[in-house]
Amino acid sequence: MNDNPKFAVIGGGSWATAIVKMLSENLTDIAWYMRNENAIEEIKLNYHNPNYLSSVELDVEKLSITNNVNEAITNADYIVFAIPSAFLSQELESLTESLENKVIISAIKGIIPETSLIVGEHFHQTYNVPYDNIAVLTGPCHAEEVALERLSYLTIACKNKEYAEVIENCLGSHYIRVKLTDDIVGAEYAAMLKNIYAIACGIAHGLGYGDNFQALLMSNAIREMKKFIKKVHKMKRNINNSAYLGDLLVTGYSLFSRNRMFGNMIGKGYTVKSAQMEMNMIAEGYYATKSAYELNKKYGAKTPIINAVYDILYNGGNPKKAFRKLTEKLD
Ligand SMILES: NC(=O)c1ccc[n+]([C@@H]2O[C@H](COP(=O)([O-])OP(=O)(O)OC[C@H]3O[C@@H](n4cnc5c(N)ncnc54)[C@H](O)[C@@H]3O)[C@@H](O)[C@H]2O)c1
Ligand SMILES: O=P(O)(O)OC[C@H](O)CO
Repeated sequence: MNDNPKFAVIGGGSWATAIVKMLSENLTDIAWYMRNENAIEEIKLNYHNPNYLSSVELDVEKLSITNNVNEAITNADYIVFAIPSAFLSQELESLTESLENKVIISAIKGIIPETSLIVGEHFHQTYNVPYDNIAVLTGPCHAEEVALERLSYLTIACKNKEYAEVIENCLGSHYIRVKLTDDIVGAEYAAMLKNIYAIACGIAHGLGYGDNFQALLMSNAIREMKKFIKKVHKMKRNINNSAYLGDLLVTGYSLFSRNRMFGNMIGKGYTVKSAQMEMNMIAEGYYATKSAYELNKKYGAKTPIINAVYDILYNGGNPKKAFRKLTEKLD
């Protein structure tokens, strides 16, 4: 499996397109599933994804693009999933190929809304994938900066070192460095939670809070994240590593961040529906907020930021009032 690894990428959005670009630096034969037939035709003709990261020139010779998920998966040893979590179950309804002997790489930074499971758990429970065959692709990395070949560090979380190294070698390049960890659970929870905190940063910005408050919010967010993850899966981890703090910072501060953008609109007075309609992209944190809030009823971590965002997005809470209340709880 590891001499000439066969990769498939599932998804047609920005992150899937960026991952295909990264893999194309090292591999000559990559299967790529996306549901949109017009986009497939366009890529084959013009070498660009018309809808996402359209500036990237794709090495079409190396790609087998299909809108049949089984066809993409059948010969692959390593399958990278880069579909927003809210659509994963629906997108895999037509899946008949077994995933049991494949290495599943979740590039999804979210939680399955129907079950509140992180993606690795979902593949384990629903498709019988052993935990040893599950990897998480995370780290502070926006698709848009991959497109620009700006130096970025990814983290691969995987229990199996051999698989992790294969993935590292296939993704690494002059602009991508890859770090390894075995914290598959913590890495996934961090990736999901930071999106909620980025929405909070966006709301704060939209409401007119400045850089001083934003820094305070981030400082509270990383401590809140630490408490939450510790309740869910206690192990020795350094929360300041790039897969946790780094990812939180890029999503909270970057103008490329979908979640921050979404929060900013909410702070400015958009309704959830109108903010979602305004964006051509998905803000994962919207779904994560509900799941994290519900999950935390069981874990009981102190999460004032998640609670405030939940109140605004799901209870129709007034952002101004919710943030005024939140400011009393931060330090
Ligand atoms: N974009 C990034 O920089 C980045 C980086 C790291 C991780 N991720 C993660 O990758 C995953 C994919 O995000 P993205 O940024 O590529 O998304 P995106 O917003 O760029 O693209 C949206 C994707 O969702 C699909 N989609 C939209 N509506 C759908 C529907 N009703 N049914 C099925 N599919 C639908 C689109 O086809 C497209 O593939 C997310 O979990 C995200 O957190 C993204
Ligand atoms: O940073 P955002 O809000 O675009 O989220 C997308 C990814 O999760 C980035 O890590």
